[in-house]
Amino acid sequence: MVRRPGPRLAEGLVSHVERQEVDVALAHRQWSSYVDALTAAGWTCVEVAPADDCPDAVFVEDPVVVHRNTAVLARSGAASRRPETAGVEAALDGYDVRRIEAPGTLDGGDVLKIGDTVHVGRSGRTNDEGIAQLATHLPDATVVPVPVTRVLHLKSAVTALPDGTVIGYPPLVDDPAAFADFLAVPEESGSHVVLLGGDAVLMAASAPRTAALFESRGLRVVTVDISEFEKLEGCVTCLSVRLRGR
Ligand SMILES: CN(C)C(=N)NCCC[C@H](N)C(=O)O
Repeated sequence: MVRRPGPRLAEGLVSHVERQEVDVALAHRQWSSYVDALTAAGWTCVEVAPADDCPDAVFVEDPVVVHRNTAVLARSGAASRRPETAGVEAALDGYDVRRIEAPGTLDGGDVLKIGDTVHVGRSGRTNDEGIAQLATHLPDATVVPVPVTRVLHLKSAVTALPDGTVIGYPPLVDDPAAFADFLAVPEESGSHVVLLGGDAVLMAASAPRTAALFESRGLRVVTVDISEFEKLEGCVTCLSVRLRGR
């Protein structure tokens, strides 16, 4: 699932970085290249309705968490992001749709699934009540809360390789010991991969030393330039959500 950037993209939230000017036309081209990379890897991209009043709507990972047959509509800790769930819900045909309710807050960017273990960042966007509600909605999963204080979301700090190894840039990871297998990467944006299937991963072009590290471990690395989204604290994971085939 993807959502194209809207005209107000440059007004997107920033909380842990200095605001930089965003080139919206370039962002549109980068987004198209990102979608092309997913398509070239064999994925079908389902585009949800744009949400042009929501500057951050392109970060479609945040309004929903999908696990097996359940889709949990999130309730962001950032009020400006809450209207984003509407268009996303329309694309969840066939899922058992649940909701995080007030006072719970949760962003999908705080949810890292590795098999049936679901690590959830306790962050500025996700609170204990949101984590507890998520655990209720996913009874088959083991939900593990993880502290996140140095970056926006858990998946700003860590993601996982196809073999389940958790990767992260140590200065930004609160507790590397929270993960059974942790691999330090040399660049902040090297912490983020989208699993394309098999040994292939999609990552940002801004982390060439990490790409070389992954290749030395036998992974096939596909890179995309997402500089305009990185200025808004976005990364490769934020721009899509993996749905099951229908
Ligand atoms: C894993 N990450 C980082 C995400 N899933 N989302 C990024 C959202 C960025 C947006 N400007 C915001 O501040 O909400």
